[in-house]
Amino acid sequence: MKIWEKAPAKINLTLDVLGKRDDGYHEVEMIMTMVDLSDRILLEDLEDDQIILETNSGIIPNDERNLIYKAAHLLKSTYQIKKGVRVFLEKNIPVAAGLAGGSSDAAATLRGLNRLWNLHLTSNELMELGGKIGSDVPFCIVGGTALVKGRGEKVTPIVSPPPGWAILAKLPISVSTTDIYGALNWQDIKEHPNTDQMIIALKDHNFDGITKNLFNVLEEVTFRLYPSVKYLKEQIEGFGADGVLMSGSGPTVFALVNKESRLNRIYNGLRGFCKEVYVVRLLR
Ligand SMILES: C[C@@](CO)(OP(=O)(O)O)[C@H](O)COP(=O)(O)OP(=O)(O)OC[C@H]1O[C@@H](n2ccc(N)nc2=O)[C@H](O)[C@@H]1O
Ligand SMILES: Nc1ncnc2c1ncn2[C@@H]1O[C@H](COP(=O)(O)OP(=O)(O)O)[C@@H](O)[C@H]1O
Repeated sequence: MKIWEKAPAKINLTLDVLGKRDDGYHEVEMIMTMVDLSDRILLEDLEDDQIILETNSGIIPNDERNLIYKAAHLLKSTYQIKKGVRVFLEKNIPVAAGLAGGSSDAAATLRGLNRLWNLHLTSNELMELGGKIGSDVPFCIVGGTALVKGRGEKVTPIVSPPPGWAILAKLPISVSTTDIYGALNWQDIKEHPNTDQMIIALKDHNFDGITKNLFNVLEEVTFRLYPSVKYLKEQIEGFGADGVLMSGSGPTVFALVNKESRLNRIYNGLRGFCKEVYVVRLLR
């Protein structure tokens, strides 16, 4: 049997850090939503009891370091599954970009193998397994739009943004999430997002309220280490985007737009100095 699973990218509408935990991770509070820029994962039964991973990406590992491999291996070892799987990953999401591409691949693998192997695991069970692979995986299991807390494991679905687009711009630099959290001193954070206001704006389908409340406390750190990302954000604001924010630990910066007539102007302006630009729909 063959199964295709879609693994969409996420963007952060808010990202707050509330403290540092005893396990070394940070206590976060963030609102994440999915966008229509997706990897595609093909899962096929394999006679031999092994995990074979192939990908069209030349820059990510296809061995046990890949989050897809980790997801399949974790499922097999937790439930003593003696079956094998052949996985093909069509990589479309930029890597190490703050878009959770790897986490979404891992989540899609868990969802897909749950079907392929008839495991009947609930979303909660898949989320619990996902949390062992990475902090963003539990959200990627459910997708949509959610308030995410803890290290990333407490996921509460909320209302999705009204129909619209995100223009994603990624400079040719890779940002390590570990480095950005490592350079953050959470006690020095001067301004925090108003998460409650963002939730109200989402409930009210209030696009202006959403754009006004976009805020990410990691911007300050990433902008300090990579000033070109700050410059990129300023440029996009200058093109007349409604709201602009860095996603996750960066370096991807996105603009939210709800009028089709504005898309071309911002896209064309950006293409002048940023090669990797994507115009994508917000997913519901
Ligand atoms: C910043 C965010 C926002 O969505 O995403 P990205 O920018 O990576 O997409 C997440 O918090 C990242 O999640 P994820 O990329 O899954 O992180 P993990 O692999 O679990 O952790 C990588 C490293 O980041 C740090 N980390 C991660 C999550 C967290 N709540 N606190 C942390 O301090 C830890 O140092 C950890 O070793
Ligand atoms: N399936 C995968 N897709 C992307 N990156 C992966 C994958 N598996 C492992 N990685 C590794 O995870 C790191 C971060 O990947 P990614 O999820 O794209 O970034 P981010 O967390 O910033 O969104 C990269 O260094 C990459 O080599």
